[in-house]
Amino acid sequence: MDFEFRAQQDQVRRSVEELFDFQGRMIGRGTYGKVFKAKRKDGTDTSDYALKQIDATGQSMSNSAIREIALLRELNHINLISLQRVFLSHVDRRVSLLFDFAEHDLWHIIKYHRAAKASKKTVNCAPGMIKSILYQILAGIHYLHSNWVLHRDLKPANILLMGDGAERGRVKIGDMGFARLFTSPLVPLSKIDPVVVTLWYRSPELLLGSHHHTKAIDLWAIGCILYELLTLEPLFHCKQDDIKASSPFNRDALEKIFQVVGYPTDSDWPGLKQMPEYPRLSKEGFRAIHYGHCSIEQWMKKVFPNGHPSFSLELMKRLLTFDPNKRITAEQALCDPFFKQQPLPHQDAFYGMEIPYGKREFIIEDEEQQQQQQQQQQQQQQPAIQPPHPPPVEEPSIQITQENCHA
Ligand SMILES: Cc1ccc(-n2nc(C(C)(C)C)cc2NC(=O)NCCCNC(=O)OC(C)(C)C)cc1
Repeated sequence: MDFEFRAQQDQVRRSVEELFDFQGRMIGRGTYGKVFKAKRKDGTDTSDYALKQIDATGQSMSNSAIREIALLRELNHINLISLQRVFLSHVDRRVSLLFDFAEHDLWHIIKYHRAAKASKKTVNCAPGMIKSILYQILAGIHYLHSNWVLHRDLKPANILLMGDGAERGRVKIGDMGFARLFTSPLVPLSKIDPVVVTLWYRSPELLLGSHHHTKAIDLWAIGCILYELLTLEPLFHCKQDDIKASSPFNRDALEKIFQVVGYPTDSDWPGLKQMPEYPRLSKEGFRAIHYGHCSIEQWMKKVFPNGHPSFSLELMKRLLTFDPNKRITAEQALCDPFFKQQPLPHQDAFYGMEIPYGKREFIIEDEEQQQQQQQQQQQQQQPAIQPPHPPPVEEPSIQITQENCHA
Protein backbone atom coordinates (compact mmCIF):
# COMPACT_ATOMS: atom_id res chain seq x y z
CA MET A 1 0.00 0.00 0.00
CA ASP A 2 1.32 3.44 -0.89
CA PHE A 3 0.90 4.94 2.57
CA GLU A 4 2.04 8.37 1.47
CA PHE A 5 -0.50 8.48 -1.35
CA ARG A 6 -3.16 7.14 1.01
CA ALA A 7 -2.38 9.80 3.63
CA GLN A 8 -2.46 12.49 0.95
CA GLN A 9 -5.79 11.22 -0.38
CA ASP A 10 -7.21 11.12 3.13
CA GLN A 11 -6.30 14.78 3.41
CA VAL A 12 -8.21 15.94 0.32
CA ARG A 13 -11.05 13.41 0.40
CA ARG A 14 -14.13 14.99 1.95
CA SER A 15 -16.46 12.62 3.74
CA VAL A 16 -20.12 12.55 2.87
CA GLU A 17 -20.87 13.95 6.34
CA GLU A 18 -18.64 16.96 5.63
CA LEU A 19 -20.22 17.63 2.22
CA PHE A 20 -23.89 16.88 2.83
CA ASP A 21 -26.55 17.64 5.37
CA PHE A 22 -28.79 14.60 5.97
CA GLN A 23 -28.93 13.81 9.71
CA GLY A 24 -32.47 13.11 10.89
CA ARG A 25 -33.84 13.18 7.34
CA MET A 26 -34.38 9.48 6.68
CA ILE A 27 -36.94 8.90 3.94
CA GLY A 28 -36.50 5.22 3.21
CA ARG A 29 -35.04 2.04 4.59
CA GLY A 30 -34.56 -1.54 3.54
CA THR A 31 -32.43 -4.61 4.13
CA TYR A 32 -29.58 -2.69 2.51
CA GLY A 33 -29.57 0.23 4.95
CA LYS A 34 -31.20 3.65 4.88
CA VAL A 35 -32.00 6.44 2.42
CA PHE A 36 -31.77 10.09 3.47
CA LYS A 37 -32.86 13.33 1.83
CA ALA A 38 -29.54 15.17 1.50
CA LYS A 39 -28.50 18.70 0.58
CA ARG A 40 -25.02 20.09 -0.11
CA LYS A 41 -23.67 22.01 2.89
CA ASP A 42 -21.69 24.54 0.91
CA GLY A 43 -24.80 25.67 -0.93
CA THR A 44 -23.11 25.36 -4.33
CA ASP A 45 -26.28 23.71 -5.52
CA THR A 46 -29.65 23.78 -3.81
CA SER A 47 -30.98 20.54 -5.28
CA ASP A 48 -31.98 17.62 -3.08
CA TYR A 49 -30.31 14.22 -3.32
CA ALA A 50 -31.24 10.72 -2.17
CA LEU A 51 -28.33 9.42 -0.11
CA LYS A 52 -28.40 5.63 0.22
CA GLN A 53 -26.23 4.46 3.10
CA ILE A 54 -25.30 0.78 2.85
CA ASP A 55 -23.91 -0.91 5.95
CA ALA A 56 -21.32 -2.87 4.04
CA THR A 57 -20.54 -4.90 7.12
CA GLY A 58 -21.66 -8.27 5.80
CA GLN A 59 -20.22 -9.83 2.66
CA SER A 60 -23.63 -9.88 0.97
CA MET A 61 -24.20 -6.17 1.62
CA SER A 62 -20.91 -5.19 0.05
CA ASN A 63 -21.56 -7.52 -2.89
CA SER A 64 -24.91 -5.89 -3.55
CA ALA A 65 -23.38 -2.42 -3.16
CA ILE A 66 -20.74 -3.38 -5.72
CA ARG A 67 -23.41 -4.74 -8.06
CA GLU A 68 -25.47 -1.56 -7.73
CA ILE A 69 -22.46 0.70 -8.39
CA ALA A 70 -21.16 -1.45 -11.27
CA LEU A 71 -24.58 -1.55 -12.93
CA LEU A 72 -25.60 2.07 -12.46
CA ARG A 73 -22.33 3.62 -13.57
CA GLU A 74 -22.87 1.95 -16.97
CA LEU A 75 -26.41 3.22 -17.41
CA ASN A 76 -27.48 6.68 -18.51
CA HIS A 77 -31.07 7.47 -19.50
CA ILE A 78 -33.41 10.29 -18.47
CA ASN A 79 -36.03 7.78 -17.30
CA LEU A 80 -33.67 5.85 -15.02
CA ILE A 81 -32.56 7.02 -11.59
CA SER A 82 -28.95 8.14 -11.87
CA LEU A 83 -26.05 7.54 -9.52
CA GLN A 84 -24.31 10.89 -8.96
CA ARG A 85 -21.46 9.94 -6.57
CA VAL A 86 -20.05 7.13 -4.45
CA PHE A 87 -18.51 7.69 -0.99
CA LEU A 88 -16.45 4.95 0.65
CA SER A 89 -15.75 5.42 4.33
CA HIS A 90 -13.01 3.08 5.55
CA VAL A 91 -13.62 4.17 9.13
CA ASP A 92 -17.11 2.74 9.56
CA ARG A 93 -16.94 0.47 6.48
CA ARG A 94 -19.88 2.27 5.02
CA VAL A 95 -20.76 2.82 1.34
CA SER A 96 -22.86 5.88 0.54
CA LEU A 97 -24.48 6.24 -2.89
CA LEU A 98 -25.74 9.65 -3.96
CA PHE A 99 -28.75 9.64 -6.33
CA ASP A 100 -30.97 12.34 -7.75
CA PHE A 101 -33.95 12.85 -5.45
CA ALA A 102 -37.48 12.06 -6.66
CA GLU A 103 -40.26 13.57 -4.55
CA HIS A 104 -43.00 11.17 -5.75
CA ASP A 105 -43.55 7.54 -6.74
CA LEU A 106 -46.49 5.57 -8.14
CA TRP A 107 -47.06 3.70 -4.88
CA HIS A 108 -47.80 6.96 -3.03
CA ILE A 109 -49.62 8.52 -6.01
CA ILE A 110 -51.98 5.54 -6.39
CA LYS A 111 -52.49 5.45 -2.61
CA TYR A 112 -53.37 9.17 -2.66
CA HIS A 113 -55.96 8.72 -5.43
CA ARG A 114 -57.46 5.67 -3.72
CA ALA A 115 -57.87 7.64 -0.48
CA ALA A 116 -59.39 10.55 -2.41
CA LYS A 117 -61.77 8.18 -4.23
CA ALA A 118 -62.76 6.52 -0.93
CA SER A 119 -63.55 9.89 0.62
CA LYS A 120 -65.38 11.05 -2.53
CA LYS A 121 -62.84 13.87 -3.01
CA THR A 122 -62.35 14.51 -6.71
CA VAL A 123 -58.74 15.03 -7.73
CA ASN A 124 -58.25 16.58 -11.15
CA CYS A 125 -55.58 14.68 -13.09
CA ALA A 126 -54.36 15.88 -16.45
CA PRO A 127 -55.93 13.66 -19.15
CA GLY A 128 -52.52 12.71 -20.55
CA MET A 129 -50.90 11.89 -17.20
CA ILE A 130 -51.26 8.11 -17.41
CA LYS A 131 -50.21 8.02 -21.07
CA SER A 132 -47.10 10.08 -20.27
CA ILE A 133 -46.16 7.86 -17.32
CA LEU A 134 -46.67 4.69 -19.40
CA TYR A 135 -44.61 6.10 -22.27
CA GLN A 136 -41.74 7.12 -19.98
CA ILE A 137 -41.71 3.72 -18.22
CA LEU A 138 -41.53 2.00 -21.63
CA ALA A 139 -38.74 4.35 -22.76
CA GLY A 140 -36.69 3.58 -19.61
CA ILE A 141 -37.29 -0.18 -19.88
CA HIS A 142 -36.53 -0.13 -23.62
CA TYR A 143 -33.16 1.43 -22.79
CA LEU A 144 -32.52 -1.19 -20.07
CA HIS A 145 -33.52 -4.07 -22.34
CA SER A 146 -31.41 -2.77 -25.23
CA ASN A 147 -28.48 -2.91 -22.80
CA TRP A 148 -29.45 -6.46 -21.89
CA VAL A 149 -30.42 -5.44 -18.37
CA LEU A 150 -33.68 -6.78 -16.92
CA HIS A 151 -35.45 -5.03 -14.09
CA ARG A 152 -37.18 -8.14 -12.62
CA ASP A 153 -39.09 -6.24 -9.94
CA LEU A 154 -41.16 -3.54 -11.65
CA LYS A 155 -43.93 -2.27 -9.40
CA PRO A 156 -45.39 1.15 -8.46
CA ALA A 157 -42.91 1.68 -5.58
CA ASN A 158 -40.03 1.43 -8.09
CA ILE A 159 -41.50 4.02 -10.48
CA LEU A 160 -40.35 7.41 -9.16
CA LEU A 161 -41.54 10.79 -10.43
CA MET A 162 -39.66 14.10 -10.12
CA GLY A 163 -41.50 16.92 -8.34
CA ASP A 164 -41.42 20.65 -9.15
CA GLY A 165 -38.19 21.77 -10.76
CA ALA A 166 -36.27 21.28 -13.97
CA GLU A 167 -37.39 17.66 -14.40
CA ARG A 168 -41.00 18.14 -13.23
CA GLY A 169 -43.12 15.06 -13.94
CA ARG A 170 -40.26 12.95 -15.28
CA VAL A 171 -40.33 9.21 -14.53
CA LYS A 172 -37.19 7.77 -12.94
CA ILE A 173 -37.23 3.98 -12.75
CA GLY A 174 -35.39 2.68 -9.67
CA ASP A 175 -35.08 -0.49 -7.63
CA MET A 176 -35.67 0.02 -3.92
CA GLY A 177 -34.89 -3.57 -2.97
CA PHE A 178 -36.62 -5.40 -0.16
CA ALA A 179 -38.15 -3.87 2.91
CA ARG A 180 -37.07 -4.99 6.35
CA LEU A 181 -39.61 -5.25 9.12
CA PHE A 182 -38.69 -2.58 11.67
CA THR A 183 -42.10 -1.68 12.90
CA SER A 184 -44.41 -3.66 15.09
CA PRO A 185 -46.51 -6.15 13.09
CA LEU A 186 -49.61 -4.33 14.35
CA VAL A 187 -49.94 -2.26 11.20
CA PRO A 188 -50.14 -4.34 7.98
CA LEU A 189 -46.90 -3.96 6.07
CA SER A 190 -48.68 -2.83 2.92
CA LYS A 191 -49.91 0.23 4.85
CA ILE A 192 -46.53 1.55 5.99
CA ASP A 193 -43.94 0.27 3.59
CA PRO A 194 -44.50 0.59 -0.15
CA VAL A 195 -41.67 -1.82 -0.80
CA VAL A 196 -43.26 -5.17 -0.05
CA VAL A 197 -42.46 -8.41 -1.82
CA THR A 198 -45.64 -8.81 -3.78
CA LEU A 199 -46.88 -11.27 -6.37
CA TRP A 200 -49.25 -8.80 -8.00
CA TYR A 201 -46.88 -7.99 -10.88
CA ARG A 202 -45.52 -11.51 -11.36
CA SER A 203 -45.98 -12.97 -14.84
CA PRO A 204 -47.79 -16.28 -15.43
CA GLU A 205 -44.59 -17.97 -16.59
CA LEU A 206 -42.87 -17.10 -13.30
CA LEU A 207 -45.89 -18.31 -11.30
CA LEU A 208 -45.73 -21.55 -13.26
CA GLY A 209 -42.11 -22.12 -12.33
CA SER A 210 -40.13 -20.71 -15.25
CA HIS A 211 -36.47 -20.43 -14.23
CA HIS A 212 -35.60 -17.75 -16.76
CA HIS A 213 -36.10 -14.06 -16.19
CA THR A 214 -36.77 -12.51 -19.58
CA LYS A 215 -37.54 -9.05 -20.92
CA ALA A 216 -41.15 -10.22 -21.34
CA ILE A 217 -41.46 -10.49 -17.53
CA ASP A 218 -40.89 -6.74 -17.24
CA LEU A 219 -43.56 -6.03 -19.89
CA TRP A 220 -46.15 -8.12 -18.01
CA ALA A 221 -45.47 -6.03 -14.90
CA ILE A 222 -45.94 -2.84 -16.94
CA GLY A 223 -49.34 -4.16 -18.07
CA CYS A 224 -50.29 -4.66 -14.40
CA ILE A 225 -49.05 -1.17 -13.49
CA LEU A 226 -51.05 0.38 -16.37
CA TYR A 227 -54.21 -1.35 -15.15
CA GLU A 228 -53.58 -0.13 -11.61
CA LEU A 229 -53.04 3.46 -12.80
CA LEU A 230 -56.37 3.31 -14.64
CA THR A 231 -58.49 1.65 -11.95
CA LEU A 232 -56.51 2.37 -8.74
CA GLU A 233 -56.89 -1.34 -7.98
CA PRO A 234 -54.09 -3.88 -8.46
CA LEU A 235 -55.13 -6.13 -11.34
CA PHE A 236 -54.16 -9.42 -9.71
CA HIS A 237 -54.81 -8.56 -6.11
CA CYS A 238 -54.01 -11.66 -4.20
CA LYS A 239 -53.28 -12.22 -0.51
CA GLN A 240 -49.77 -11.19 0.40
CA ASP A 241 -48.15 -14.55 0.24
CA ASP A 242 -45.52 -14.93 2.93
CA ILE A 243 -42.17 -13.87 1.50
CA LYS A 244 -40.61 -17.27 2.09
CA ALA A 245 -43.11 -19.01 -0.17
CA SER A 246 -41.21 -22.12 -1.19
CA SER A 247 -42.71 -22.84 -4.61
CA PRO A 248 -43.30 -20.14 -7.26
CA PHE A 249 -46.81 -21.54 -7.80
CA ASN A 250 -49.39 -19.28 -6.28
CA ARG A 251 -52.98 -20.42 -6.80
CA ASP A 252 -54.50 -17.11 -5.69
CA ALA A 253 -52.45 -15.06 -8.17
CA LEU A 254 -53.12 -17.48 -11.05
CA GLU A 255 -56.85 -17.59 -10.23
CA LYS A 256 -56.95 -13.81 -10.45
CA ILE A 257 -55.06 -13.77 -13.76
CA PHE A 258 -57.41 -16.34 -15.34
CA GLN A 259 -60.49 -14.44 -14.10
CA VAL A 260 -59.34 -11.31 -15.88
CA VAL A 261 -57.43 -12.51 -18.93
CA GLY A 262 -59.17 -15.87 -19.37
CA TYR A 263 -57.58 -19.34 -19.42
CA PRO A 264 -54.82 -19.76 -22.07
CA THR A 265 -55.67 -22.18 -24.88
CA ASP A 266 -52.96 -24.30 -26.50
CA SER A 267 -52.85 -21.90 -29.43
CA ASP A 268 -52.62 -18.91 -27.04
CA TRP A 269 -49.61 -20.44 -25.25
CA PRO A 270 -48.11 -23.57 -26.85
CA GLY A 271 -45.44 -23.65 -24.13
CA LEU A 272 -47.93 -23.82 -21.25
CA LYS A 273 -47.86 -27.60 -20.94
CA GLN A 274 -44.06 -27.57 -20.65
CA MET A 275 -44.09 -25.21 -17.66
CA PRO A 276 -42.58 -26.93 -14.56
CA GLU A 277 -45.63 -26.26 -12.40
CA TYR A 278 -48.20 -27.01 -15.13
CA PRO A 279 -49.18 -30.38 -13.57
CA ARG A 280 -50.24 -28.51 -10.42
CA LEU A 281 -52.73 -26.46 -12.46
CA SER A 282 -54.93 -29.45 -13.22
CA LYS A 283 -54.15 -31.03 -9.85
CA GLU A 284 -55.37 -27.87 -8.08
CA GLY A 285 -58.60 -27.98 -10.04
CA PHE A 286 -58.01 -25.26 -12.63
CA ARG A 287 -60.14 -25.92 -15.70
CA ALA A 288 -60.44 -23.90 -18.90
CA ILE A 289 -64.23 -24.16 -18.73
CA HIS A 290 -64.25 -22.25 -15.41
CA TYR A 291 -63.04 -19.16 -17.33
CA GLY A 292 -64.82 -19.59 -20.65
CA HIS A 293 -66.39 -16.12 -20.67
CA CYS A 294 -63.37 -14.34 -19.12
CA SER A 295 -61.36 -11.93 -21.25
CA ILE A 296 -59.72 -8.53 -20.84
CA GLU A 297 -62.41 -6.96 -23.10
CA GLN A 298 -65.17 -8.27 -20.87
CA TRP A 299 -63.30 -7.29 -17.69
CA MET A 300 -62.46 -3.76 -18.90
CA LYS A 301 -66.04 -3.23 -20.14
CA LYS A 302 -67.16 -3.86 -16.56
CA VAL A 303 -64.57 -1.41 -15.21
CA PHE A 304 -65.02 1.30 -17.88
CA PRO A 305 -68.49 0.90 -19.42
CA ASN A 306 -67.92 4.17 -21.30
CA GLY A 307 -64.23 3.65 -22.11
CA HIS A 308 -61.37 5.82 -20.78
CA PRO A 309 -59.35 8.53 -22.60
CA SER A 310 -56.11 7.16 -21.30
CA PHE A 311 -56.70 3.57 -22.17
CA SER A 312 -55.92 1.43 -25.13
CA LEU A 313 -57.43 -2.04 -24.89
CA GLU A 314 -55.19 -3.27 -27.69
CA LEU A 315 -52.02 -2.19 -25.92
CA MET A 316 -53.16 -3.70 -22.60
CA LYS A 317 -53.94 -7.01 -24.34
CA ARG A 318 -50.50 -7.02 -25.95
CA LEU A 319 -48.84 -6.37 -22.58
CA LEU A 320 -50.94 -8.98 -20.72
CA THR A 321 -50.29 -11.74 -23.27
CA PHE A 322 -49.77 -15.18 -21.71
CA ASP A 323 -47.09 -16.47 -24.07
CA PRO A 324 -43.88 -14.55 -23.26
CA ASN A 325 -42.73 -15.09 -26.86
CA LYS A 326 -45.85 -13.33 -28.16
CA ARG A 327 -45.90 -10.54 -25.56
CA ILE A 328 -45.20 -7.05 -26.95
CA THR A 329 -41.66 -5.71 -26.49
CA ALA A 330 -40.90 -2.25 -25.03
CA GLU A 331 -39.73 -1.09 -28.46
CA GLN A 332 -42.94 -2.23 -30.19
CA ALA A 333 -45.07 -0.70 -27.40
CA LEU A 334 -43.38 2.70 -27.88
CA CYS A 335 -44.55 2.61 -31.51
CA ASP A 336 -48.16 1.77 -30.62
CA PRO A 337 -50.68 4.12 -32.33
CA PHE A 338 -51.93 4.97 -28.81
CA PHE A 339 -48.92 7.26 -28.38
CA LYS A 340 -49.64 9.05 -31.66
CA GLN A 341 -53.18 9.97 -30.63
CA GLN A 342 -54.07 13.11 -28.68
CA PRO A 343 -53.17 13.88 -25.97
CA LEU A 344 -49.60 13.09 -26.99
CA PRO A 345 -47.43 11.85 -24.08
CA HIS A 346 -45.91 14.97 -22.51
CA GLN A 347 -42.41 14.90 -21.01
CA ASP A 348 -43.95 16.29 -17.80
CA ALA A 349 -46.49 13.73 -16.60
CA PHE A 350 -48.01 16.46 -14.39
CA TYR A 351 -48.34 18.90 -17.33
CA GLY A 352 -51.48 21.03 -17.07
CA MET A 353 -52.14 20.17 -13.46
CA GLU A 354 -50.99 21.17 -10.01
CA ILE A 355 -49.16 18.44 -8.11
CA PRO A 356 -51.58 17.45 -5.31
CA TYR A 357 -49.32 14.81 -3.73
CA GLY A 358 -47.57 15.42 -0.44
CA LYS A 359 -43.82 15.52 -0.03
CA ARG A 360 -41.88 12.54 1.32
CA GLU A 361 -42.15 12.22 5.09
CA PHE A 362 -39.15 11.72 7.33
CA ILE A 363 -39.01 8.37 9.13
CA ILE A 364 -38.36 8.74 12.85
CA GLU A 365 -35.96 6.17 14.23
CA ASP A 366 -36.88 5.09 17.71
CA GLU A 367 -39.79 2.88 18.72
CA GLU A 368 -42.17 5.09 20.69
CA GLN A 369 -41.95 7.92 18.21
CA GLN A 370 -42.57 5.35 15.49
CA GLN A 371 -45.96 4.50 16.94
CA GLN A 372 -46.69 8.20 16.97
CA GLN A 373 -45.65 8.45 13.33
CA GLN A 374 -47.96 5.60 12.34
CA GLN A 375 -50.92 7.16 14.11
CA GLN A 376 -50.05 10.40 12.34
CA GLN A 377 -50.00 8.59 8.97
CA GLN A 378 -53.35 6.94 9.67
CA GLN A 379 -54.91 10.32 10.45
CA GLN A 380 -53.36 11.73 7.32
CA GLN A 381 -55.13 9.20 5.11
CA GLN A 382 -57.14 12.22 3.97
CA PRO A 383 -55.20 13.99 1.19
CA ALA A 384 -53.84 17.28 2.48
CA ILE A 385 -54.87 20.34 0.46
CA GLN A 386 -51.70 21.48 -1.26
CA PRO A 387 -50.68 25.13 -1.66
CA PRO A 388 -51.35 26.35 -5.24
CA HIS A 389 -48.49 25.77 -7.66
CA PRO A 390 -47.52 28.20 -10.46
CA PRO A 391 -49.02 26.97 -13.75
CA PRO A 392 -46.47 24.83 -15.68
CA VAL A 393 -44.36 26.55 -18.30
CA GLU A 394 -45.51 25.72 -21.85
CA GLU A 395 -43.26 22.84 -22.92
CA PRO A 396 -43.12 20.81 -26.11
CA SER A 397 -44.73 17.42 -25.70
CA ILE A 398 -42.54 14.38 -26.33
CA GLN A 399 -42.15 14.00 -30.08
CA ILE A 400 -42.29 10.37 -31.22
CA THR A 401 -38.70 10.58 -32.35
CA GLN A 402 -36.82 8.07 -34.41
CA GLU A 403 -34.66 6.89 -31.53
CA ASN A 404 -37.77 5.94 -29.57
CA CYS A 405 -39.78 4.32 -32.23
CA HIS A 406 -38.32 2.05 -34.88
CA ALA A 407 -41.56 1.42 -36.68
C1 LIG B 1 -28.27 -4.40 -5.58
C2 LIG B 1 -28.93 -3.38 -6.47
C3 LIG B 1 -29.94 -2.55 -5.97
C4 LIG B 1 -30.56 -1.62 -6.81
C5 LIG B 1 -30.15 -1.50 -8.14
N1 LIG B 1 -30.75 -0.57 -8.99
N2 LIG B 1 -31.07 -0.89 -10.27
C6 LIG B 1 -31.62 0.21 -10.81
C7 LIG B 1 -32.10 0.29 -12.26
C8 LIG B 1 -31.31 -0.69 -13.12
C9 LIG B 1 -33.56 -0.07 -12.30
C10 LIG B 1 -31.91 1.69 -12.82
C11 LIG B 1 -31.67 1.25 -9.87
C12 LIG B 1 -31.11 0.72 -8.73
N3 LIG B 1 -30.88 1.36 -7.50
C13 LIG B 1 -31.75 2.25 -6.96
O1 LIG B 1 -32.78 2.63 -7.51
N4 LIG B 1 -31.36 2.70 -5.71
C14 LIG B 1 -32.22 3.55 -4.89
C15 LIG B 1 -32.10 5.01 -5.23
C16 LIG B 1 -32.24 5.88 -4.02
N5 LIG B 1 -33.41 5.58 -3.24
C17 LIG B 1 -34.52 6.38 -3.27
O2 LIG B 1 -34.66 7.30 -4.02
O3 LIG B 1 -35.42 5.99 -2.29
C18 LIG B 1 -36.64 6.71 -2.08
C19 LIG B 1 -37.20 6.11 -0.82
C20 LIG B 1 -36.39 8.20 -1.88
C21 LIG B 1 -37.57 6.51 -3.25
C22 LIG B 1 -29.15 -2.33 -8.65
C23 LIG B 1 -28.54 -3.27 -7.81
